[in-house]
Amino acid sequence: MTYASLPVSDIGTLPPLRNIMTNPPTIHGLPTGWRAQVLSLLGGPVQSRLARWGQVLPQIAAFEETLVAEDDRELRKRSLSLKYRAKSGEKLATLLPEAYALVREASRRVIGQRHYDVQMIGGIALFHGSIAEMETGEGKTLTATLPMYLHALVGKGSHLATVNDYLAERDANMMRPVYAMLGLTTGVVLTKDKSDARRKAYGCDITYGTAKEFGFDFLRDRLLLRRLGAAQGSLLGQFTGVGADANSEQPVQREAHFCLVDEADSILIDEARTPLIIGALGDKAIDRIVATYRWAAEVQSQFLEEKHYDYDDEDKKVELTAAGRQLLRALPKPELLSTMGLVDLYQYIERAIKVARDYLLNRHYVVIDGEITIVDENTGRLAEGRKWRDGIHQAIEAKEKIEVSVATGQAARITVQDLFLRYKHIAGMTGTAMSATNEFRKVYKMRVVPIPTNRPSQRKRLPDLVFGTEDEKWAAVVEDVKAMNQVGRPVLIGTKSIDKSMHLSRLLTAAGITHRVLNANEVEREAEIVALAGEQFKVTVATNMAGRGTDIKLAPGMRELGGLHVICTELHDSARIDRQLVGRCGRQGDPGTTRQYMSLDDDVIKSGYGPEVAERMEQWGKTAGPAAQRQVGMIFRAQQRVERKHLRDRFALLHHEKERKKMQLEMGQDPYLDTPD
Ligand SMILES: Nc1ncnc2c1ncn2[C@@H]1O[C@H](COP(=O)(O)OP(=O)(O)OP(=O)(O)O)[C@@H](O)[C@H]1O
Repeated sequence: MTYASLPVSDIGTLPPLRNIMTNPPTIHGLPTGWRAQVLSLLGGPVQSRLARWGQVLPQIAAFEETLVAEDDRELRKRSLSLKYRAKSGEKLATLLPEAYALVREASRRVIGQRHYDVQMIGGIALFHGSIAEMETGEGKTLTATLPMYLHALVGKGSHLATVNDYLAERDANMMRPVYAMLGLTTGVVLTKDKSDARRKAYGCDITYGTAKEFGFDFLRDRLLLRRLGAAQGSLLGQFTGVGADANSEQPVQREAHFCLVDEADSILIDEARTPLIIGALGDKAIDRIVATYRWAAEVQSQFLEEKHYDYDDEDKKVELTAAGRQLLRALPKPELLSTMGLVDLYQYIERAIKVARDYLLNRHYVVIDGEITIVDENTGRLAEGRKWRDGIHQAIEAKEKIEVSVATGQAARITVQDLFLRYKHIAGMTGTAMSATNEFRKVYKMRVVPIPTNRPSQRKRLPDLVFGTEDEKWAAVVEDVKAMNQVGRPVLIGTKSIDKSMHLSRLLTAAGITHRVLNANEVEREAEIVALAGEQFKVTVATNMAGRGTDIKLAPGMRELGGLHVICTELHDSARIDRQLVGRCGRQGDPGTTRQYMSLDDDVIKSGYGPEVAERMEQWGKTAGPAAQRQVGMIFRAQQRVERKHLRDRFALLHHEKERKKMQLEMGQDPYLDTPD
C-alpha cells in the first residue's frame, strides 16, 4: 500500500493513554504498510518498553498528594535532598519517580501546566537515552524539563540543544521559573554572548543553547587549552578546567555530561555532517589582508618596468628594484596596513603588477555574478570552481574591485555528529523520527520511541492530488485556499522554496485573497506570524521549514469550522520535512485537515529517477489531464529513493570521518585541531 492511498482515518490516530497496557499504541503518522518494518527496526517491541515505563506512572503519582500539600519551601528542600542523594552516587533511576513528581508539581504551581501522563512517559524515554517521537504540539518543551532536571541533579550540568537562538531563549525563559522553584539555575548561550556570559551560562545547572554555539564553544575551549598546554595527554578527554590559571583565560564549558537535543532529526541527521569550523585568522587579520590586496591593486600602475621592477619573461616573475622598494615605502598607506611587514608589502605589490600584466579580463578569466571564473586556456571553456593559487586569485579580485575571498584556514573543526557523541548521556525529541530509526540506532546507538498522544488526533489527511503541470497545480491550490477562506477557516500553505512562495503569493493576490508570506530568514517575526496563523480568515504562505517549533493556536470558533487546513504544495526530499508541516494542524486533539499536492514536473522526480525520466514525465504531464493522478505512487517512491541516497551518502561520510580520526589519533594528533583544510 502506498502512502498516498492510505485511508484518511489511518493517519494520526492513537489510543488514549489509559489503554496503554491493554491496547498498545500504534506507530502514528506512518503508513500501515511500514508499521511491521518499523517495529522490526526498533530492536524489540516498543510496546513492552512503553508498558514498563507506564508502570512507573503510579509511583510518580503516589507522591502527588503529599507534594500538593507542601509549601514552596518544602518542595525546594526535597529537591535539595535529591541533589544530595544524586551527588552521593545514588542511581538516578531510583530518584526518578520523586524527581519527576517534583517537576510536575513545580510546573503546575508556577506556569499552570501539569505534565500529562504521556509527557511523563516521554520524560522517562528521554532519561533512558531514547529519541522520543512526540507528535507536534504534544508539549516537548514541557516534557524536556523532566530529564533536564533529573540529570542536572548530579551537578555536572544539563544541556538542551535547540535549532536557533530564538527557541533557546524562549524555552529557557518559559521554564526557568520551574527549575528555580526547585533550586536549580538556568542559563542560555546566545550567538551574541561574550565569553564571560557564556561561562556563566554553562556554569548553571541547566543550559539552553544551539548545537552550533555548543560546538563553537567546544572548539574555542580546545584551542585555548592547547595554548595553555593543558590538552596534552587527553586528546579526546573532557574539559575539567584543570591547567587553566584562575587569573588567565579559562574555558567556558564544563564537561559534556547530558545533552537533550530538540528537533533531533534535524540536528542529529540533517545537520550531522555539517562541520563547524573556526578559521585560523581572526576578523581583523582578514580585514588587513583584504585592505592590502586592494591597496596594491590601486597603486601598482605607478611602478614602471625596468625602473621600479624587472620582469623575467621565462619565469613570468616580477621583482622590485631598489627604486621600486623606495617608491613603495614612500607611498601613503591606509591605517590598517601599519602593522604589515615590508617584505610582505613587496610581495603584494609584485603580485599586483604581475596580475595587471599577465591576467587579462575576458581572456584568462571572466567576472560572473561578482566572482572570478577562470577560462581554460586550452578549451576556452569556463573552469568553474577552480581558483588560482598563491594569492593570484585574490589579487585579481582586488583588481576587479569585487569581494576578495581570503582563505581563513582551519584552526579547529568538529562535526555536529562528533559534538554530540562526546556527551556521556544524550537523548532527543522530535515530531518525526521513525523514518530515521535505523540511522539513529547505528550512528548514535539511540532507540526511537513513539510516544502516544495525549488526546486522539483529529487530523484528517484528505486524498492527495496529482496534476500534469505545476501551473495546473498552483491553480488548484488557489481554488482550495479560496474555498477555505470563504468559510473563514485558517489556511497554512507550505512551499519548497522562497521563489515558489513568492509565485503563489502573486497568484493569491490576483485572486483577491489577503494573505501573509513568511520565509526562513526572520526567525523571530516568523514565529509570531505562524503563531497567528490559526485565526479566522488567515491565509499564511510559508516555506516548509519556516515556523518549525512554533505553536499554531486555533482562535475561538475555529474548531467548529474544522480547524487549520494545511496545504503541502510539493514533496520535499525528505518525508520528515513534509510531516513537520502537516504537524502544524491537529495539535493537542484539535481538528484539522491536510492535503498534499503534486505535479509531474516536481523536482523530486528528477532527484529520485534522474533527468531522463523527469523529462519524460514532464512532457507527458502537459497533456496527461486527470490521468496524472495515477502517478501518485511513483512520486512517493521518488522521494523514498532520494531519502535512501542521502542516507547512503551520510553513512559513507561517517565512515570516512571515523577512519580519519582513527589515523590522526594513531599519529598523536588532535582530530579537532589538526584539521586538514
Ligand atoms: N501539560 C500541559 N498542560 C497544559 N498545556 C500544555 C501542556 N503541555 C503542553 N502544553 C501546551 O501545548 C502547546 C504545545 O507545546 P509545544 O510548543 O511545546 O509543543 P511541541 O511538541 O514542542 O510542538 P512542536 O513540534 O511544534 O515544537 C503549548 O502551548 C504548551 O504550552
